[in-house]
Amino acid sequence: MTFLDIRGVTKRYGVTTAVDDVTLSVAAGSRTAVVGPSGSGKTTLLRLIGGFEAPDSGQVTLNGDVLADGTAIVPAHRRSVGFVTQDGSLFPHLTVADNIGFGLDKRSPDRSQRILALMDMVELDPIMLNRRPHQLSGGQQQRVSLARALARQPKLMLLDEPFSALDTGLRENMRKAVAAVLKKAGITTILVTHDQAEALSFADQVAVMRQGKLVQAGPPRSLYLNPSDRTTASFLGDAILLPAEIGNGWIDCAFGRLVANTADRLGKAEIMLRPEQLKLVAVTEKDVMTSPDASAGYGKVVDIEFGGAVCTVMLAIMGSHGAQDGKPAAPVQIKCSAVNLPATGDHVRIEVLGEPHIFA
Ligand SMILES: Nc1ncnc2c1ncn2[C@@H]1O[C@H](COP(=O)(O)OP(=O)(O)OP(=O)(O)O)[C@@H](O)[C@H]1O
Repeated sequence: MTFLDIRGVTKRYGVTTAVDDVTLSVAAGSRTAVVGPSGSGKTTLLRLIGGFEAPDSGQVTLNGDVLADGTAIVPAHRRSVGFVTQDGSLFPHLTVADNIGFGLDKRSPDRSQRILALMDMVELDPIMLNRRPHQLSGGQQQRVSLARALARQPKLMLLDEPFSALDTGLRENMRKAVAAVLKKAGITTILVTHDQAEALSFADQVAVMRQGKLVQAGPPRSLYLNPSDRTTASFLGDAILLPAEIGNGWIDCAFGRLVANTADRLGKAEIMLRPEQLKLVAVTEKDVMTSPDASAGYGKVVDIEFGGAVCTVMLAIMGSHGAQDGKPAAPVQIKCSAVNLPATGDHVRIEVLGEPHIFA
């Protein structure tokens, strides 16, 4: 069921269209990640949802309540929406307890209990109750910020790059912890990030923005494997893009003839494979020359860049597969693990797992 409905929302700043006719539905209790390069309009979209900006046109509806209809908006403090930013935006002169309890009624008899329960929820040790923000680590500050946002019992939580100031290990832990807290509380969440791995692992729905427009939205797996265009493909992870000839049930490309559900696509097209779909099998040069399997793809390793977990192999394609206009296929760069890494000069057979994605 749609909980948050964004319809044709546009926001301009002078000549810049920061958000351009964006339409997006968010299901109740789900997690959406908005990704895109710097300046693509992610934060502006979040601020429009939060009520910190008014759209020039379009509607924002939350749980059936119209929050924005063109420039007429319900102000931020009257929306049941929590907001956590990159720096946490804590009040530096207030203690952890007062930061968390900021939105709670000061006269409420269970105020202290509520603050302790919120600290427990975000796994903050109660000994930090009377500390001030500068006496906390970055991760602890983000937990306080999250607890403060949760204190208002929001229906919707907006997270604007909340993990980006944290170092890699802590960042991953915080992401998991925050996702778990919000899931347990059943709070619909929108996360803005420019980290595609973070988006893919955090969300049920990923929305990709570019130049103010929403270019694609869907479950992480389908966006990763079936991106709408090559820019999105490369943005969401390493992508191998190849020219191909499509036939009925097969695809001819530099990696040989692949069996695939080509539906009604025929003729020339561009295809995409993820590096983990490829397996390089060691063969001899003689194997390549005498192979009875004309559909197999072969390559010769011309360069290796060792990178530990992720190594780069440059392959010269052998045979006529992937030839374009009489020219042999261009060398292909493949990312693979250090296990069974071939050496420069080795010959390999290229095996493809799963199906390639064919761009429309
Ligand atoms: N208050 C403002 N006044 C003028 N222009 C603005 C304002 N806020 C944003 N913009 C412009 O709108 C565009 C979108 O900005 P926005 O901050 O939404 O992008 P973003 O995707 O969140 O970028 P980043 O990842 O760098 O934070 C940019 O061109 C930005 O310069």
